[in-house]
Amino acid sequence: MSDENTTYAVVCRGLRHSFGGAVAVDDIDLDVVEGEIFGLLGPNGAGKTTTIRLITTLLPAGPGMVEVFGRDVSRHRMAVRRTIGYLPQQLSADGALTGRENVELFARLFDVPRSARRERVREVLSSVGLADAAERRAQTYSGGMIRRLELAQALISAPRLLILDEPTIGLDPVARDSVWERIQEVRRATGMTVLVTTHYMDEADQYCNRIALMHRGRIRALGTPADLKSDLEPGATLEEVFRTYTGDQLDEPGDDFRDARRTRRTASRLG
Ligand SMILES: Nc1ncnc2c1ncn2[C@@H]1O[C@H](COP(=O)(O)OP(=O)(O)OP(=O)(O)O)[C@@H](O)[C@H]1O
Repeated sequence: MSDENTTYAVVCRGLRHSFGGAVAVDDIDLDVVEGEIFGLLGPNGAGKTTTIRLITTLLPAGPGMVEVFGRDVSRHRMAVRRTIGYLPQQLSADGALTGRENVELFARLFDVPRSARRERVREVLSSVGLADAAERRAQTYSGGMIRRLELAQALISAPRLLILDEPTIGLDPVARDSVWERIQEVRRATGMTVLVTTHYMDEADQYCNRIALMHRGRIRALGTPADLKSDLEPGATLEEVFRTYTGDQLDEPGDDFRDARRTRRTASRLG
């Protein structure tokens, strides 16, 4: 997918990160092309979130190089941050505030000019399908609505690169689709690049232009879902590709303690 006219949203070379003695990201090379939806897949503990934190500058740069739209993250931290919208795994909406107030808070945080704030907040709430629910407290929202509200928060600064860490974890299939439809609509309208981690193979297959399979800190396979499947064997599923490269059982979301804890943390903070 690369030629001399390709513009890259993200370029990583030799990226590494350790927590104490434990290597979480181990010599990663990664290119995300401007305008694509790029999926980072892998079992729990593969190193996806750590990679994302290095790209967003939330973790200090260590060995290796990361560029976002051509800027080295270690030398241009604030400039890089201004180009990124980030939807973390952790809950970022406040249940006691209305949807509009939640997004306004982010508009102030991201220095959206006062004169443009009201209109911009209205626009992003509408783009995620929450115009009618804007005056309701977030604690009355369903899980899918909360995720779309958090998406609105991440979109308030009109980012060129949207980074989503498991945006649909714990949601039912209908809510998952509605989150993805909104992501796709905004991407179509703005041309923004999307870097997403997910456990859901069906989502990666359906929505990502290219994916990287990560396992134990390394990238084991990279390509379009169609190429990865056909390279394995005719008729292969992405789940089979995943198992082949990671040698692991696929961790289904919702059936381990960490996922359960995450989902419950969301519920208790809002309730
Ligand atoms: N703050 C931290 N301190 C120590 N170890 C950490 C820390 N964050 C992550 N790790 C370890 O680094 C490794 C990679 O974790 P990371 O969260 O990046 O994986 P992941 O692929 O995002 O997993 P998940 O899907 O469960 O979020 C794991 O072994 C994890 O236990």
